[in-house]
This record gives sequence, structure tokens and C-alpha cells, in this order.
Amino acid sequence: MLEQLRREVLEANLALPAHGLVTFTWGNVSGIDREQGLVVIKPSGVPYEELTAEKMVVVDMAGRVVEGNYKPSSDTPTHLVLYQAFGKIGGIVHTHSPWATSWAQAGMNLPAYGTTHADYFYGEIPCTRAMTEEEIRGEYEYETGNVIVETFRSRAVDPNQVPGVFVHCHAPFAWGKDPHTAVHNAVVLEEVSKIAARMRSLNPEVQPMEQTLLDRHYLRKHGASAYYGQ
Ligand SMILES: O=C(CO)[C@@H](O)[C@H](O)COP(=O)(O)O
Repeated sequence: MLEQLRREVLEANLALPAHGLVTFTWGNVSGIDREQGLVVIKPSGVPYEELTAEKMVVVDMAGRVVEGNYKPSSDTPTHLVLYQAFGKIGGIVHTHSPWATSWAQAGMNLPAYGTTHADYFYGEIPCTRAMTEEEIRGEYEYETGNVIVETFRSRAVDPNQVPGVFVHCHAPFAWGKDPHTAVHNAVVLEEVSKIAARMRSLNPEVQPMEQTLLDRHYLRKHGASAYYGQ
């Protein structure tokens, strides 16, 4: 079942250590087949070098394992909440990549300071609010997804234009139209987190970039008249 998606999700998970986004097994990638209502995700706690397409776990939208001999990632409920709320995404990445995790632990939103950011994120990358004691003691992983969705809806941010978030006191999530694109966005999220942290240590007074320049860069790659690349 879902052989092609299993391979895509395997390759995307293996790309995490290849891009330096994870230590040990601190990360996971999933992909969704919306026609079948099934999600393929990394097995929990399995070292990346031991992963195979066969070890990927298939779950339904209620989180029930429908195929696979391993337990799914411990973050599976968060992935499922995001797939249900953000109807156009096809792949999700969660890591503890150090620079993005620094913004999450600082509880800070990341404004668009430069064109590297603007090429992929149409404006500020939000950090969620702190989770409540009740949310933490409850269905924590589901509540993590809920607080991400609440952040985007309450701020009227389009998740298709800002494909990433910092979860307060936790770490980043990123997404995209498929697992490969989600990993690409996770790499960019880590890079712009690093650039911004260093930039602010050089000049704490820097202001977010002008909207005109933000528009120019984002829309040339993602707008209706996108003309970037071949
Ligand atoms: O956020 C966390 C731990 O805080 C997780 O990302 C784990 O680090 C990876 O969990 P599995 O996907 O292996 O269950």
C-alpha cells in the first residue's frame, strides 16, 4: 500500500540528517494521500540509518495504524491535526534544528528581515503561545497541533504562504505540497533562523524589510506571475 509515498517519506526522513537538521532521532517527516485519507510517517525512535520504506508506518486520520509493524512517530497526532486544518499541504516536517529551536525557546516571532526569508515565507514566521497546564497534561500532541492552527487562524496567516512555525518552548514544524518540499522549507527555516539570530547580534536595531521588497521576492517565486527558475 502506498509504495510511492512510502519511498518519498523515507527519502525525506533521510534528508534530515543529510541537511544537518537532526541530532539522534529528534525529527520526523510524514506525507499524506488525501484520496485514501492515509498518512505515512516515520516509525518512532528508529535511527535514520535503519529506516527502510517497509518500516514506514501508515495511519488513518484518526491515528490508527493500518499498515506497519512499528509504532508511528510520537508526533503523529500533531501531523494529523495540521493535515486536517491545512487542506493543501502534502508533507510535514518536525525537527529540533538548533537555530529554529532557539527562536521557539525564546518564544519569538521571526520577522522577514531579508530576501532569503522572503523567497520562501511571505512575512513573519509565528511562534505559538505557551501551552496551558491543561493542554500539556491532556492530549499533548493533539494540543500542539491545535495551538499551531490557532496561531495561524487568529493572526489570519496563510499556511501556504508561511509554511512553518515555532512551537513555544518546543521546536519548529514546517510543511509543503509534498514531503520533499516540506524538508526544503525546514532547511530554509533553519537557515533564516540562523541568519536572523546572527544579524540581531550585529545590529539589534534592524527593522523588518519593506513590504515592496518582500512582495517582489516572494511573488516572483510563488505568485501568479512567478518567473523564477527555468
Ligand atoms: O519532539 C520530539 C521530542 O520532544 C520528537 O520530535 C522526538 O524527538 C522524535 O520523536 P519520534 O518521531 O522518534 O517519535
